Amino acid sequence: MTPLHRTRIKICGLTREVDVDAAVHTGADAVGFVLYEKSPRHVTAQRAGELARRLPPFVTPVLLFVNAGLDQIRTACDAVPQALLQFHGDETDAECQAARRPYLRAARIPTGPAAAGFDLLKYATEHAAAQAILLDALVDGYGGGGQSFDWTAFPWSHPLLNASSRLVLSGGLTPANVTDGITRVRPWAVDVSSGVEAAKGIKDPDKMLAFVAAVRAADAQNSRSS
Ligand SMILES: O=C(O)c1ccccc1NCC(=O)[C@H](O)[C@H](O)COP(=O)(O)O
Repeated sequence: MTPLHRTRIKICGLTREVDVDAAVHTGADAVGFVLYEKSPRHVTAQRAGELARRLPPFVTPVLLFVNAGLDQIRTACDAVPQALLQFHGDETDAECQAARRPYLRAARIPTGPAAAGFDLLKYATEHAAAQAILLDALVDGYGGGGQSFDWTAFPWSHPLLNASSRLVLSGGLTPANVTDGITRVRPWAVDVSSGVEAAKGIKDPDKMLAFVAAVRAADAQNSRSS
């Protein structure tokens, strides 16, 4: 029997208790808190701590940084001791490793035909210390832009990309397109923010439910066809 791959789900940009509870209820594996002050979804380290304390076991809080200093990162890690980190700015590999925590490294891929010019294999090699590469679209404001990159631009079956469960697909995912994204890319996990929102930083429980259902549908469909 072919085992069913369960694509993990991260819902990012939470700012409210009610949204954290709804994300957990719908089956999210991870929830993201944006500690980037210029983001409309920004939360302080203290607020991230309050929200993360609501999480049950086996749901991972992710702390997202853009070009933050080590002191800021350490303060946030103290507030959310069980966190996985996500570096979404221009951080060097050494800066990502300095906090000595497991982390996701965002690759910001140009939209449209320019995606083909992004050397993803090189990027994955350079960031081998990251637990996973989070594939996002290059947008103004670093992330959370609700835009997708061209999913056909990369050789997803290349061993460097698919061998070690190291890809998180994000950027403009919605309940309507996530099944197609998973089927093309076969990532370990997907990450969504704008596509399940009512407004920036305000999640819509029905959209979260529909997103999770679409991920499960993709997994069922792909296990039948593999
Ligand atoms: O959410 C933000 O405002 C944000 C700001 C700066 C860097 C990253 C940010 N968010 C990252 C994410 O929410 C996701 O990891 C990813 O970008 C997907 O977002 P979306 O396209 O909105 O689903």
